[in-house]
Amino acid sequence: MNLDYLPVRIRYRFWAIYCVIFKSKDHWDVVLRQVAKQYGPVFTFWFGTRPQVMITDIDLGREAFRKNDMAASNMSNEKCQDVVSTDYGPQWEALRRVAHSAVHHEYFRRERLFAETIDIVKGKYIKHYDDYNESIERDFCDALISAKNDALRDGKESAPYLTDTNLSMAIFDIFLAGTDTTIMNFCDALISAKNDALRDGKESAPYLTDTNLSMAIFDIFLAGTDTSQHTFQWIVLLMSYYPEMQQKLRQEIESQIGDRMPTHEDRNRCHYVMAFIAETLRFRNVVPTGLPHKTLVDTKLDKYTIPKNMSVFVYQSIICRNDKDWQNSDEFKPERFIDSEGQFITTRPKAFIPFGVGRRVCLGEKLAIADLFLVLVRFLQSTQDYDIVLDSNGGIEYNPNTAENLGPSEYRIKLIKLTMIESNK
Ligand code: HEM
Repeated sequence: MNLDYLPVRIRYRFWAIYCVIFKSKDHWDVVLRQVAKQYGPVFTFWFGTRPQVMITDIDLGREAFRKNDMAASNMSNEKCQDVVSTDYGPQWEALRRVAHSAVHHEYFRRERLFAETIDIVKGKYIKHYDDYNESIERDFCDALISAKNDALRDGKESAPYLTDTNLSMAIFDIFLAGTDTTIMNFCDALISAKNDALRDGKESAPYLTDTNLSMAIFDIFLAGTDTSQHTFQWIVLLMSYYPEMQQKLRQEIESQIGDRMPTHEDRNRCHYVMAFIAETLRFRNVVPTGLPHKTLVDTKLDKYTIPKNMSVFVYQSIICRNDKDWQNSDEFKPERFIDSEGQFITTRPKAFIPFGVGRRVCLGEKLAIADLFLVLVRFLQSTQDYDIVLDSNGGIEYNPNTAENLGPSEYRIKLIKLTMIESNK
């Protein structure tokens, strides 16, 4: 392997971390997997001038972040004051609690918000698509570009979000363009949590300053939008890449939900949809290394001693995709999350950690899964007369040409009306 490396700043778009990548034609995740094979389950990796400990084994990861969770529960950037970056302690606890309550509050609004969002997409794009494509199938991107041009012409705030890369982007971009109300709701929930804490003289009250609360809002969007958006890009790519799975998704939705709006409850009856989402999170993890934690004290891990103040990563994508913990780990197989009764396995396998491990585990997990479910179901319902077909040959790998994008390489899909497929047979 070429060890001639180059310090660059990898921008997880918002989550800026400093990193070193090898000069390699492969994505850095592929390179780090090779490094892990060579150096074993715990190794030190230099990001620029800073040593970082990488853990690539689930038992050691759990030992580090669960058993020693107090020791490894700091985040490594001590300069910021938000939930994600605040060191472990009473301020983090207070912020995490109010952010969690805002996210929980948002969860109950989601069904309507997403149903409406997808219906806007349906109304605008599918209608447009039908109007202009009576005889031949056309690229869905045409509809997208035309909608983008409308938005640009009318000077709409949403215009910058209407990128023309693919449909999945569009769905989430429209969601983003509609976030004013979501931000207001989060703000309201946070302010009322602060007022409650002040009124009740809670210990957390002094930490709930306006600056800290606005940082918490920032976190909820920073940590919650790119991650969900990229995961949805993978979902659309994978169901286009595996048409037989798309059919299974459609059949289940038709038999269990039909045309009505999906609800959170429906997750209990759509076992294949849930398995498909879980397998996407396992197979193409959008936060491959997890976030950097920092040891508060010298910490013993297996035969290693990790010194105080060392950055520690649990390398999620290696743990979610290795042949020790998963059968044929490189195969995309939603069935691995379905039991012999055909039910979605709700007890998660120990190496399924797309949302992290331990005390600092993702606080938006429940919301993220709920969102992915609602958007996927409504999207498939909205396109029930079509087949979603891949219109590019990029494969299903991480985009090797960019360090920052943990989504797939750019791809194109098109919607083909089922009647056309039938008549072409
Ligand atoms: C598919 C979607 C998502 C994925 C894969 C994901 C993944 C992660 C991961 C791996 C972490 C780091 C855990 C650790 O340090 O061990 C994290 C932290 C976090 N996530 Fe998520 N996340 C997603 C969606 C969301 C959403 C929707 C929200 C909020 C609405 C959110 C808010 C947060 C916050 C605030 C943290 C920091 C928690 C703390 O430090 O206490 N995430 N997420």
